[in-house]
Amino acid sequence: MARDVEVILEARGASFSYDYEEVVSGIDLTLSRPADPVGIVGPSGAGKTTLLHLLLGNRRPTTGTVTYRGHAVARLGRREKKTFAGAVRHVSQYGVPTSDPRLTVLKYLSDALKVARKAGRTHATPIEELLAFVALEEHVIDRRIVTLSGGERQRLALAHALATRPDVMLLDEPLTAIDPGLRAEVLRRLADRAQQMSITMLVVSHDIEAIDRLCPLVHVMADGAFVASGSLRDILADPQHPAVVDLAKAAPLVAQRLR
Ligand SMILES: Nc1ncnc2c1ncn2[C@@H]1O[C@H](COP(=O)(O)OP(=O)(O)OP(=O)(O)O)[C@@H](O)[C@H]1O
Repeated sequence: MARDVEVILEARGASFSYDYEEVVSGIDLTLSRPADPVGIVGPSGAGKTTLLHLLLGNRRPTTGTVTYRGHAVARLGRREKKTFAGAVRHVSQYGVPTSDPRLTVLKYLSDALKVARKAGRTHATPIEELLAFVALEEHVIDRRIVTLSGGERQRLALAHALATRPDVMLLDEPLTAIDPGLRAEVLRRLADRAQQMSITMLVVSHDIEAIDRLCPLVHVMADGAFVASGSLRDILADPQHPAVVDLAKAAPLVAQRLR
């Protein structure tokens, strides 16, 4: 039987200005569940991170709306905010907290599983399995987080987000600190697991190769707006916007393969 598709997060005509300069312009974006991963690519300064801040409610749209299950994200009450924080997880390139030098991987992930269980987001994924999904070896379990490398911390952040079993994961350049070969593998494992758990991923990245492998739907963002949307193959086959032309130049091998 087909499963119902729920709309989780939605931007409608969402715009945002810093000091009167519009950096996000009229974005329409729907993140439903279940759904395939959605990718956003675009040049530096295009507004990708600012858009994520709007989706997370860290910024309020200057015009337009961002809603979580139909409610304006920027106006959620205290209790709703707690639910929202469990349902919509943000993972940035900066990874995990390092302010507590004694915090171990085990404690960090066990706490996440506890929080998920308390919030009714139950699942029985052992910590060893969570680590395996992000290609971290089991022996890191007793390590203190501060002793992990940058790439290991980034992968731990992804494992932590998985542990909380959100509805949506917003990933902003989640794996910049690991080499491209492993990056594609980690994202693939993560995407498989996310699909099994019915977690929808929005991935912002400059890594066209990874986005291509992962996301059937990609938005190219430039000057605050989506200037092309569709499969990367279709977008690159008919570059209408200079940002798409630049994209094809920046990733010639991907462009060639998709042609
Ligand atoms: N706090 C801020 N105050 C003023 N301007 C800002 C602020 N944060 C970002 N901007 C500007 O908004 C624009 C969009 O920035 P944003 O970080 O969203 O782009 P991006 O597409 O994520 O870039 P990158 O790929 O380099 O991370 C840029 O011109 C940036 O300089």
